[in-house]
Amino acid sequence: MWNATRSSLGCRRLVLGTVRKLVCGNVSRPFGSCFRTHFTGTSRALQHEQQVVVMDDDLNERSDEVLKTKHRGLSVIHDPSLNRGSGFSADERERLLLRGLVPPRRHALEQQIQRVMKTFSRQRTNLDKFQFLSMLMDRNTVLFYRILVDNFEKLAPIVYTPVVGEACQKFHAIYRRTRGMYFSVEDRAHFRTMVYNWPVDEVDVIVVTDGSRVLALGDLGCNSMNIPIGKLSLYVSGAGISPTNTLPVVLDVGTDNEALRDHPLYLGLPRKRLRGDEYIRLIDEWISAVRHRWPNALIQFEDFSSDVAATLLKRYRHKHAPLFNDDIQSTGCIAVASVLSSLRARGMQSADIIGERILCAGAGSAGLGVCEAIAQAIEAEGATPQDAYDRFYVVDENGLLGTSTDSRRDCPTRRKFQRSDLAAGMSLGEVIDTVKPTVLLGLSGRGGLFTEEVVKKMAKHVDQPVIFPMSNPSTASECTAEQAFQWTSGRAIFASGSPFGNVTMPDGEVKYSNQANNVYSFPGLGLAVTALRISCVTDSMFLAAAGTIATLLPDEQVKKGLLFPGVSKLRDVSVEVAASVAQVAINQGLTGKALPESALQSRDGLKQFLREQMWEPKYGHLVAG
Ligand SMILES: NC(=O)C1=CN([C@@H]2O[C@H](COP(=O)(O)OP(=O)(O)OC[C@H]3O[C@@H](n4cnc5c(N)ncnc54)[C@H](O)[C@@H]3O)[C@@H](O)[C@H]2O)C=CC1
Ligand SMILES: CC(=O)C(=O)O
Ligand SMILES: [Mg+2]
Repeated sequence: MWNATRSSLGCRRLVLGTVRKLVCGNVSRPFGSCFRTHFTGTSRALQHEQQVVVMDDDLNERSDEVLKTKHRGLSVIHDPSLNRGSGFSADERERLLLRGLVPPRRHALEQQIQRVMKTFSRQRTNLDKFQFLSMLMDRNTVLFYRILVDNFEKLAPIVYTPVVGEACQKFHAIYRRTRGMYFSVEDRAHFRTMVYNWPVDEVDVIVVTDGSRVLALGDLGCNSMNIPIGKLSLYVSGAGISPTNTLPVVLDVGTDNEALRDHPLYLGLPRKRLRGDEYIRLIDEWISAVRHRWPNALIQFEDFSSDVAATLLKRYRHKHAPLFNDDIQSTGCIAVASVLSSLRARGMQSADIIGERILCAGAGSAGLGVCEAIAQAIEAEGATPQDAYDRFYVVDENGLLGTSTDSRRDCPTRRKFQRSDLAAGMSLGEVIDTVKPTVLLGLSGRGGLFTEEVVKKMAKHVDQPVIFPMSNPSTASECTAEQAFQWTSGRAIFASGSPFGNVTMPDGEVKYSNQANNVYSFPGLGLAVTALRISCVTDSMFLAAAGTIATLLPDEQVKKGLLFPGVSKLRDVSVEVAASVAQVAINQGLTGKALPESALQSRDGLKQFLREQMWEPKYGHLVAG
C-alpha cells in the first residue's frame, strides 16, 4: 500500500501509491522535520507500517493529510506546524510521547477557535491585536490560519494594511521572536551558504523587501519584516499556498531613517543605506543564492523605493523568472480591474476604457506602474501606444509632469507620461478644470491630498466621478470614503488601498466602499505559479487577471457601485485569478508541470485542479516517523 521514497533531506517520505494521481499536487512535501501525505476514502483507520492509527470521534473535522514527524514530546508542541494545542488526538498523545504534557481534555478545532477569539476580543489596541495574532502564528499554524481564513474581513486589516504599518514602525520595540530570513551587508559573500540555514527544501513563494519604502511610511530598514510576513500570510489564507513553503526576507542594506538607525533597540545594521553598484551587486548575489537553492520559487519584490524598484524588476524579471514587483505589476492589475469594473458601473463597455481621461496623483513606482498597466489595457482595446499614453495626466509634488519637469527623476516610464501640450507643474485642481478627468487615482502617499475642492471639481464635470485613493495605510489615503461620497452627493465610484466601511447617505442609501489593493491579485498569481510551475511572470498574466476580477460580480451589484467581491471572498477570487494566469501561461508555453486532461479541457476543470492544490487550515494526522 505504501511506497517509501527518499526526500532531499535524506529522510523517508511516504506516499500512498494508489491515490497518488488523485492528489498529485499535494503529495509528500517536506515539512520541517516531518513529512506529509494524503489518503482518501471514508475509512477511519489508517494502516501505517504495522501500526493502526485510530482517529478520535471528536476530531472528525481533520483533513486527510498525514504528517510523519521525528519530533517527540515538547519539541512537537514547540513546533507551530505540528502543535495542536489542546487538540492532539489520543493516538498522537500516545505515539508522540505527549502524555502528561498537555491538559487531559481534548478539544476540537472549533472549541480552540472560540477560546482564541474570546481572548482576541479583549485586546485593546490594534497593535495588541497584531501582537496577539503574531504570537498565535508562532504557536499554532493551523489554528492561526483557520481563524484568519474564517474571519478574513475582520483580521486582514490587522495582519495587513493598515495595522501592519504601525507594527513595522514599532518592530524594534515589540520584537519577540524571529521569523523569516535576514541577509545583511555584513553577510555578503555568504548568501550561497546562508540559504541552507533555512530548513525547508521546497519554497514556493519568497516575498523580499529592503524596507526602503514601507507603505507611505518611508524608509523603515530592518523594521520592515512584518511586510513580507503579512503578504505571505495572505498568500496562505487567500490562495492556499502552504505556509511551510513560504519565506519572508529582509535585505538589510542599512537605513537612511536616522531616528531608527540611532535607536538603541533597532535590530538592523546601524549604517546608512548601501547604494549604487554595491547595492546592485548585493541584490545580484542574493538572487543568485536563492535561485541556486530554490530555482522554481516565485520571488515577489515588495516595497522597494522608486529609485530602484523598476530597475531591479527589469534586471531580473526575464533572466531569473518567476519574479515580479508587487507594487508595480500587481497594483497595476487591481487598478485596471477597478477601472474596468467602474465602466460597468457607469453603464459602459470595457472597450470604452479608450475614452477615459485619467488623472494620477503620484509618479512613484506604484503610480507609474498603475498608469502603465491601464495604458496596456487601453492598447488591448485597439489604441496605438501614443493614443494610450495620451489618456493620462500624471501629477507629482511639483505638479503636472511636463517635458520640462525634474530631470533628476527622469526614467523611460516617466517620460511616456509627460505632457507636451500643457504647462508643466499645473496643480491637481488646474488639471481637473482643464481636462475634466473621468478617473482620479491617488498613489501619492499624501493623506488628504484629495481635498473637498479637488473632489468637488471632479464631480462638476462628470456624473459619476471615479475616485480611487489607493495609498496606504489609511492615514495616507488621499481621501476617505465618507468624504468622497459626501463631496459628490453620493455620485462617486470609490475604491481605496486600505479598507473603509460603506457609507450611509442622509437619505439612508448605502454607498459602497471598495478596496483597490493588490491583495486581489498576487495570491492568485502565486497559486498559478506554484501549481503549474510557471517559469516567467508576464504582463499579459496581470492583464488577464484584471479582466477576470472586473467581471466577477453580476451587473446589478456593479451598478450599485460594488466593483468586485469583498475580501472575505478572496479564496474564490484567487482561484479565478489563478485560472486566468494559468491559461495565459499555458498559451505562452510557460508551464513546467504536466496538467491532468480535465484541467486542460475547460476553465471549470482548470479551476477545480487549482482548488485541489490549495492548502486548507485543518489538522492532519501526526504519526511517529
Ligand atoms: N493600493 C495598493 O494596492 C497599493 C498602494 N500603494 C501605495 O502607493 C503609494 C505610493 O507608492 P510608491 O509609488 O511606491 O511611493 P513613492 O514614494 O515612490 O511615490 C510617491 C509619489 O507621490 C508623489 N507625491 C508626493 N507628494 C505629492 C503631492 N502632494 N501631490 C502629488 N504627488 C505627490 C511623489 O513625487 C512620488 O512620485 C504608497 O502609499 C503605497 O502604500 C503601493 C502599492 C500597492
Ligand atoms: C499594498 C502595498 O503593497 C503597498 O501599499 O505598498
Ligand atoms: Mg507594497
